[in-house]
Amino acid sequence: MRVTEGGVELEVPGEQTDGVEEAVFYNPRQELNRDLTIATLRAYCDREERAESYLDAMTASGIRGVRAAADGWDVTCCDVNEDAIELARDNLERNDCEDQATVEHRNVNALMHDSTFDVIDLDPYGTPMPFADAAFANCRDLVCVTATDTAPMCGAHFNSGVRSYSAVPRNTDYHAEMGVRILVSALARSAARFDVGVEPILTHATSHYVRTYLELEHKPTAADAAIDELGHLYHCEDCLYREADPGLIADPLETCPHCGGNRMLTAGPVWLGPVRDPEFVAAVRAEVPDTFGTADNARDLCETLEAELDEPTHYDQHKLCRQWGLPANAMDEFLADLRDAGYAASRAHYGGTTFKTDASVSEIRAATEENLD
Ligand SMILES: C[S@@+](CC[C@H](N)C(=O)[O-])C[C@H]1O[C@@H](n2cnc3c(N)ncnc32)[C@H](O)[C@@H]1O
Ligand SMILES: [Zn+2]
Repeated sequence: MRVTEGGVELEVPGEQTDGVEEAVFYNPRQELNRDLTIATLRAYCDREERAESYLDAMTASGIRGVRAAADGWDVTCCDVNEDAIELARDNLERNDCEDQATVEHRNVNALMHDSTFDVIDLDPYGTPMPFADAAFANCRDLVCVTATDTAPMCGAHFNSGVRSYSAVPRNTDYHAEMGVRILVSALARSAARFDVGVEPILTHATSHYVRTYLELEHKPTAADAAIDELGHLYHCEDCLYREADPGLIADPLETCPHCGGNRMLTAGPVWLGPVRDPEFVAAVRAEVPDTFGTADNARDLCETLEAELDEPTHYDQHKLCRQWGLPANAMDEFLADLRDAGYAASRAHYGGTTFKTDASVSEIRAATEENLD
C-alpha cells in the first residue's frame, strides 16, 4: 500500500486482515506522533545547532528515518527484521534519500553501544526500557521515546509495570499521567547510571501511548538534579485526594487527610518535575506546517501542553462531580471559578474534562460547588 505522509511517499504494509500478521509493522494511527517528531527535530535544531545525526532505532518501514532524512538529518535506520530493512531501503531510495541515510540490520542495543548519535528515537513494541541503557550510554543530545504498554505503566497490569519500570505504578483516575511519570522516572534512573541528567522538553500521552523527548546533560550533577525530581504519590481511592512527596524514601499516609479513609495507594518513584518546557513546545508548534496530516491536532495538543500547569497529577472534572453526586458544568466556567477563588488552574492534555490546579480536592469543591447545577 502506498502512503504519503509529511511530504514523503512510502510503500507500507496494508492493515492486518483476518489475523494474518504483516511482516513489517506500520501504524497509520501514529501519524500525530511522527508529525510531532519532525516538528520537534526542526525546533531542536535551533536549540542545539550541532545536532546532525538521528538514529531511527526501530525503523520498520523506515517512515521516521525517511521523513528525517528528507529534512536534512544524517540518518541511520536500524531494525532486526530483515524484511523491514529491505522495505526501509526501498523507501529511502523512493524518496532520493539513500545518500542521506545508513541502514543497519542488527540488534539496535549493540549498535547504540558501538556508535554515537546526536538524537536517538526509540519506538519499540511495548516497553522501551530494554533499550534505555544503551541509548543513554552514548547519545549526545536528545533521546525520544515511545512507550505503548500503557496498562503496565499506569498500574492496570501491576506486575508487568513493576518489572518493566522498577517502580510501583498505581491505577488511579489520572492513569495516563501515572504512565507518563512512571516512564520518565525509569528513564531518568537509567540515564543517571551513565552520569547523564535528563530534562523532558516535550511529553504527551495520546491514544494508548506515551511519547517523551529527553534532553541530555552529561554531568554527574545533572544526573543528581534529575534524581531530585523523583518522589512518591499518595492517593485516596475514596475521595480522590492526592499528595506528592519528593525524595526516594516514601513515607506513605495510613489514612486520608481529607476524608479519613484508609484506602490509600502509594506510587513511585515517579517523576514529579515538569514534563515539558513551554517555550520549546511553542517552538515545536511553530514548526508544524499546514501540510502535515495532523497539523490541527498537533498544534492544539502543543497549545494545551504549553498552558498545562506543572502539578504532578491532573483531575477529571466529570469523575470529581460523580464522586460528589453533583452535575458537571462547562469546563471554562469551572476553571474560571477556581481562578476567581485565587487558585492556578489550566486544562490538561489528557482529555477534554481534565484539568490541573494547585487547589486540593476539598478546595476545588468549595470553589466550584455553587455553579455545579
Ligand atoms: C513499533 S515498530 C516501529 C515502528 C516505526 N518506528 C514507525 O514509526 O512506524 C517496532 C520495530 O522494532 C523492531 N525491533 C524489535 N526489537 C529490535 C531490536 N532489538 N533492534 C532493532 N529493532 C528491533 C521490530 O522489528 C519492529 O520493526
Ligand atoms: Zn480520602
